[in-house]
Amino acid sequence: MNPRPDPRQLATPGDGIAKGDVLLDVRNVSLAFGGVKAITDISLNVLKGEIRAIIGPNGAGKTSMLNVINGFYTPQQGTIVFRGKERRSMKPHQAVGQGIARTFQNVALFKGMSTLDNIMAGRSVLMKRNIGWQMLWHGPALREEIEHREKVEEIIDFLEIQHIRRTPVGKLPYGLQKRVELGRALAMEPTLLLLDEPMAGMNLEEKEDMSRFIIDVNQQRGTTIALIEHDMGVVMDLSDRVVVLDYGKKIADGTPDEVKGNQDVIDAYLGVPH
Ligand SMILES: Nc1ncnc2c1ncn2[C@@H]1O[C@H](COP(=O)(O)OP(=O)(O)OP(=O)(O)O)[C@@H](O)[C@H]1O
Repeated sequence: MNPRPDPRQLATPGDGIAKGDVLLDVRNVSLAFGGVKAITDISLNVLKGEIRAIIGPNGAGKTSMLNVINGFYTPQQGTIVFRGKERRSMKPHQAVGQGIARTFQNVALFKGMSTLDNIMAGRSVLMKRNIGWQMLWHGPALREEIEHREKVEEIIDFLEIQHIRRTPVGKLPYGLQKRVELGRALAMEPTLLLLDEPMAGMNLEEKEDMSRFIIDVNQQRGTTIALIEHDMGVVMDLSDRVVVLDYGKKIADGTPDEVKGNQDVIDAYLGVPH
């Protein structure tokens, strides 16, 4: 029998964009809800292969930005260029089809379903054959099912969650639920993975574990990551570059060290009026 491939050696499928080139380009995006300006004329990019953080005080527009990137919201102005294709509006399932997956601020899993089934559910967006095919259990559908199952098993190994594969996720501690949610996003084999507060509500040990998995996903699977996170220690340790939003505007963009020393950023976090 062939040994199972080492999941740590697996890479995200190639997309023709070289490491370090612009993968995602957000151009002059503005988004308002009625009179509330959530995002005002923000441009930022994410380079292939990097870990990019989006930070800022509460209400700065971070989650709105992720929602624009993955198609939940259509901005009133500006465009998004992903893998060289420009668009203003796109449905979330189309974003997944193009290689953008995300996790949510509050875990959004099927609580009564097992870890395995939740991750399979993430995989299902990539399944080509329809239910009729699956029921007929014809060769192509069977082969596809087996391939998907293998990918899911690799992810379960990768995230070290073998021991909870059959456990309904609602019964898991919060830190593990977050890890399963990461697994479900990975099952979509994203080129760009968006993580909305991956450490929220975690204790120190859980944060350390999650940080390690984020780095492993980036380095060993080659996945580009954009994340929102409030824990500054984590952000500064993990990220290659950080963009800072405040009241819907971009106030800084650079390496963790550059951003840390930026007076506008310090003022925003201290709540200095402007
Ligand atoms: N669906 C919505 N309807 C109306 N206003 C919204 C909606 N989503 C966001 N907003 C408003 O847009 C602004 C930016 O919100 P957003 O959630 O993007 O900020 P955030 O930086 O992610 O905040 P937090 O760190 O608290 O999650 C806020 O004033 C918020 O109240």
